[in-house]
Amino acid sequence: MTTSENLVAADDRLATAAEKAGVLIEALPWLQRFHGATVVVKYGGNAMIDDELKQAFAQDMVFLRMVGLRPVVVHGGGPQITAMLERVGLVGEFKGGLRVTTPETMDIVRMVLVGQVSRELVGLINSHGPYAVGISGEDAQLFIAERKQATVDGRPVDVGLVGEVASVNPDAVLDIVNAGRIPVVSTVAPDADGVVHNVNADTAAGALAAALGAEKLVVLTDVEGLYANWPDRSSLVDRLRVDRLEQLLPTLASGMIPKMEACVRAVRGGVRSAHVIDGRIAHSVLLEVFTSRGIGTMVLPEEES
Ligand SMILES: Nc1ncnc2c1ncn2[C@@H]1O[C@H](COP(=O)(O)OP(=O)(O)O)[C@@H](O)[C@H]1O
Ligand SMILES: CC(=O)N[C@@H](CCC(=O)OP(=O)(O)O)C(=O)O
Repeated sequence: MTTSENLVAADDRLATAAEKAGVLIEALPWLQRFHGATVVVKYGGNAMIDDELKQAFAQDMVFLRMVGLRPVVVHGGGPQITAMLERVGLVGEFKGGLRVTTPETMDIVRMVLVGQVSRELVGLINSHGPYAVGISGEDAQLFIAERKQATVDGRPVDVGLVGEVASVNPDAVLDIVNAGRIPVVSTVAPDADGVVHNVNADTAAGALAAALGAEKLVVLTDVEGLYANWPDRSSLVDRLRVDRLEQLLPTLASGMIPKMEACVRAVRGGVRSAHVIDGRIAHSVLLEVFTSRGIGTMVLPEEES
């Protein structure tokens, strides 16, 4: 290498170092602000299909933990449940964003969420150290479910063993978090009579975030965020207040209904912000938490008058 080539290479290294330092330093105010904060992250089935994305998600959870936040993961698994139902010759049907759940379907839901999806996520996180502990709504009375109906065209429709979260006892989750570990929550839950119900993972995440007094609820999905005028891609909502979101709820369709209801429940329950973000982007959680612009749709409390 000539002297001038050496100088150019050194300049390139300096520029790269400055860029990296810039990225790290942009995170400083957020690291300060969120130190010790609980962040509930809902990892959805549709953002969970790609192996690289799954690994990036596991890294993000460990990263949050290592920089002093308290991440709590609530996982979905809709597509994985549908795939297993097909394998055993059953059909998956949704009404108003909720799975029609017969007792037979319920067995598959429980098996896939607790025995397959949770195990995989726990394993991915634990490839970085002894952090993740799987827990379901059946453990230590974490959730008590209450039978829920779906809403289709403004009317209530029976969808079988589907549960709303009637109550949350977050003690077992807190035990795990206080031990420095990362709870990975599966959303099956008994009702008051012990009958296990299928709880939508968004619904459970919203209820848990409120019960934990979380700083943030972050919901990963397979679109950029909430579109005010779905499917018009130019109508992505950057941020909105919870009262405005409540007005929009009756106009929403399919999977966005439980997601946005969860954001309402969390924010109305005291969570400072709820976010729906694009889980198809690797490390989307880090981008949301540690960058100034954030990503996706942010739901904020009502403006104080
Ligand atoms: N207003 C809307 N904004 C964005 N997505 C919407 C809207 N209405 C319906 N959707 C649908 O909701 C889907 C996300 O919900 P869902 O499939 O249940 O996701 P996940 O598996 O991530 O929980 C999107 O892929 C989109 O098809
Ligand atoms: C009642 C209901 O719809 N339960 C969901 C539970 C899993 C889930 O919520 O998964 P995603 O987050 O991947 O959609 C289901 O059976 O698919």
